[in-house]
Amino acid sequence: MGRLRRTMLYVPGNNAGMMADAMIYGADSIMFDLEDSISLKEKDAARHLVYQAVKNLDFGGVELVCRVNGLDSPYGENDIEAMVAAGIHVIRLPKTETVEDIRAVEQLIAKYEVKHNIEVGTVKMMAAIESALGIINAYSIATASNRLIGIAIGAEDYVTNLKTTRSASGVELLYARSQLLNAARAAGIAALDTVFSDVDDSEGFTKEVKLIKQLGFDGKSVINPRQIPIVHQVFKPTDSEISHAQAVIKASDEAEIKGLGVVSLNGKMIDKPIVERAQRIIELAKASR
Ligand SMILES: CC(=O)SCCNC(=O)CCNC(=O)[C@H](O)C(C)(C)COP(=O)(O)OP(=O)(O)OC[C@H]1O[C@@H](n2cnc3c(N)ncnc32)[C@H](O)[C@@H]1OP(=O)(O)O
Ligand SMILES: O=C([O-])CC(=O)C(=O)O
Ligand SMILES: [Mg+2]
Repeated sequence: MGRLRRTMLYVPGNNAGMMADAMIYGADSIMFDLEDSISLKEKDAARHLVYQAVKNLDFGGVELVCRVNGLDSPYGENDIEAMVAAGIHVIRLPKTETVEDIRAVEQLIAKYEVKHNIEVGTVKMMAAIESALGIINAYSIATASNRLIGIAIGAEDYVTNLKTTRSASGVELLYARSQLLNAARAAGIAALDTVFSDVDDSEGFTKEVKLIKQLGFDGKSVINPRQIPIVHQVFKPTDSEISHAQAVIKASDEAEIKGLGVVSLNGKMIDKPIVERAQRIIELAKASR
């Protein structure tokens, strides 16, 4: 099982205090934002601040991501150079719509890896998909570069593009979430869900986390430290799921010794995909201790 990415904490790139403390909340990844949480006046100052933080602060090995500005803005290329030079782990491109968007960023990352004496291929990428066109192109985006570790949905921009709003049930996002998840799985990379903006509505947030876990997502972007333990709790396998998974693996090991492909456990059939799911539960339980 790869790295856990249950929670990716957005931290506005102009807030030195939040950046310095970001690690203490236990998110799986920290995502410094240079895009939509930063006003145009502050773009250059925020880039400098995030550069200093990534280069000089100790984040204890947590995955560090930076959401850069798009290449259709005057900031995107400078953001990419600064982040590559600082040693960021992952560059997240917002509002990705086509394969060409990914290729253009990838070329710049490679150019600046060479310039700053970093082995080409070191810096990974993520693509956020936030429009109808991006969702249609989800699979070609997900397979556009070997650097991609995942794709994410950005629902605030997406519902605006659809000319609707977000509802409690999330019905307006079902198509996009399913399409994005399927594209990520087909490409063999992570699928990350979007932010939930009402940080005081823990009940609504919990409901949304359960929904996206059931759809198959690996995790979700969060905007506030209070959201982190809720996601981790929902993703943590329960004691009964763990003991059932252990029983499945034991029954399957015994069947293997006897040369049987299919066995039954408490009247239910156990075969390969069921054993695979049980192994994933055990790995997730170990990883989320
Ligand atoms: C549509 C989009 O593009 S979303 C992505 C861009 N948006 C963002 O990055 C927003 C990130 N989140 C935030 O700025 C804030 O959480 C807000 C504005 C939503 C709420 O702020 P507050 O009401 O101050 O939050 P709250 O009272 O819960 O803060 C508690 C503590 O957590 C800290 N904190 C809050 N959010 C964050 C964060 N995202 N990262 C790190 N620390 C944070 C606060 O500084 C505060 O610390 P303190 O106790 O040491 O003073
Ligand atoms: O990445 C996210 O979930 C936040 C975002 O930009 C959006 O919703 O438009
Ligand atoms: Mg957005």
